[in-house]
Amino acid sequence: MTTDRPFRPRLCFISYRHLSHFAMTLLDEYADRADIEVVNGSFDAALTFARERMRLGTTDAFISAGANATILRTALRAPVATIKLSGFDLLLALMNARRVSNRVGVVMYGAPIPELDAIKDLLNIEVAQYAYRTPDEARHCFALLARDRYEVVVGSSLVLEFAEQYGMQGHLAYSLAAVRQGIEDAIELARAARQEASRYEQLSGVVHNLQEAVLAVDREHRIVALNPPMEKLLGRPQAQLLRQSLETIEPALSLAHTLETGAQDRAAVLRLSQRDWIVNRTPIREHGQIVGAAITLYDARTIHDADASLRSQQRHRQPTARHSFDSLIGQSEPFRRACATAQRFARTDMTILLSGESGVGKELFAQAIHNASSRAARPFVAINCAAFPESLLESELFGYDEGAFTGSRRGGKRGLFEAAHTGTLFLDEIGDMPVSLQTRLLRVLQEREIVRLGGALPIPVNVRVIAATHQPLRELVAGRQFRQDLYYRINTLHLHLPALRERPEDIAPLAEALLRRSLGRLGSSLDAARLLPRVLPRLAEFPWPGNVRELENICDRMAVFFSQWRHEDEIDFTELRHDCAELYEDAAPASSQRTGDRHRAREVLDACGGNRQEAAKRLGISRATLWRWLRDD
Ligand SMILES: Nc1ncnc2c1ncn2[C@@H]1O[C@H](COP(=O)(O)OP(=O)(O)OP(=O)(O)O)[C@@H](O)[C@H]1O
Repeated sequence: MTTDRPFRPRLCFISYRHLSHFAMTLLDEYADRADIEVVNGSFDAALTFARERMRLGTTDAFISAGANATILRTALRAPVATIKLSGFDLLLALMNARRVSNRVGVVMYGAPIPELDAIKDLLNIEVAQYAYRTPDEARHCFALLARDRYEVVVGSSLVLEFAEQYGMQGHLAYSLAAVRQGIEDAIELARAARQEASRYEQLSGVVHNLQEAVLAVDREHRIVALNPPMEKLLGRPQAQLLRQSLETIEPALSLAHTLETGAQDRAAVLRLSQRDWIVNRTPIREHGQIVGAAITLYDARTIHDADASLRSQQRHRQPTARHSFDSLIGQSEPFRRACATAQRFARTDMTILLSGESGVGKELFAQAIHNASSRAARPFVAINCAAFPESLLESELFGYDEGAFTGSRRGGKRGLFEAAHTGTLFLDEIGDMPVSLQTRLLRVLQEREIVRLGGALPIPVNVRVIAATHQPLRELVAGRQFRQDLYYRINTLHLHLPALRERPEDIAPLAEALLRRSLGRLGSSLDAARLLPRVLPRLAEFPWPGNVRELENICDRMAVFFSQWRHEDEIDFTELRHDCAELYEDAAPASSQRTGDRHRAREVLDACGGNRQEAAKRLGISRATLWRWLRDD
């Protein structure tokens, strides 16, 4: 462990002989606490000497009185402790002077002392009071005192020098106690300055090592600090830049507005030296007053990189596409054709429209396309447009800025377009998207940028959209429920997925795979391939309005039914009609399909006690489809 040595202030006492003599008598008393250098000198000589001390860095604080103190204070950026004249000291000096004569001259630096009138009456003496600011003025005071035959003078140590020259007796107005207090003040000032300096050193060390270019100006817009990256950007060494007007050095970085208004300016974009910079401007205040301003420039490429890595970290928390073309089951000709087309589409980066009845596998195809595309390693984000009311869908898709509406989250929220940046956004049930949002979507597809709700800045997004619909979009366009321009935009590559009843050859392989999966989940060792032939005729006859999702649902129920038995041979298949009743009902005539859907939906919903999620599951349709079936009432 290292321990810092206690700070030992280096003080410099500058005055004339008489006061310096006082200081000399105190050196021993302070030997343990400070190094005190005592110097004779005043006015210009004192200042020259002090400047030299500052240049050498050998002094932490100065101590002086009267004129010297004022001069040092104004000219130096160093702590200066002033030895103060107290009323009591003045009284003592006058009492001593009275022993010589009751006509006393008082010569002080600066302004006359008002209390002197009261003191002189108290002591019953005659006082001629003069104030000086320069040695010449002091000399003139003495000329007047000599003319008026004054023999004794009270004043500073300079005054005592003059008194000697004019043959008068001088009495120092400062006491030893005042000098001691001056030294104590200087020790305190040196300590405070040292702390300040070490804080400044730490801070400037930080600024110096920042990658960002930083520059500060004073109230007059002159450069007072900058770090190496800023030096590099401005193409000149620090020495040539300090104290210069920023306006003349680089008007593009001007802080005039910040100094004038005190307003912060964040994330402005600036082109300088053939690069894009993100610029922050901020005022510097001291005790509420603007004393300067600072500008920070971030290289836009760094921000881009950070943005990319942030987005890629967030990607791990996002839903990704699990399915690929290899995991799709089907061997029918229509299915194989659909797969081949989808694989072709995957090689492009264009918007794709997938159409087909509910449950045919549109989302599955969207995932497979994404995974076969160049965006495979990027996010795949899916949203069902029918599942949200309009306002919520809007904020889900485009996100919102903080304060966009009552209750909006602090810091705002990024929407799915941002979440899907560099990847794929799957917009399911696009036909259910409200027309106002269709307009916004079209703009995003054209401009490739989004604006969050309540936000002003456009955010560039690189997203491939795959839209899906079970509705005939062309009819919706004719009925003005879907924007024609958006329809053409998303319909560039169109893939229609055939219903399950149009590809009956797929029923067996799908049913076998789905049944095997369900049995496996239940921990049953029954062989799906051996069970299937007994139910396949029923499956093959069924019209599958809910397509593969409905088949999946029936396979789940069959698996629960079969798993009561340990061996395939023990199973009583006739009982299956209770668990999978729909397979044993007569098919509804095609003409009354919609009415049939509605009735089935109602019945199942009633059977599930109004639980829509459960009803949708039993029917093998999505909740959005259930809602649609019921709505068609
Ligand atoms: N060819 C297939 N192979 C394996 N599983 C499939 C296949 N097609 C569909 N499925 C399964 O059927 C279910 C429904 O598929 P998906 O959600 O992709 O249909 P969809 O057309 O998007 O439905 P909706 O229009 O109701 O949203 C999913 O569980 C999916 O895994």
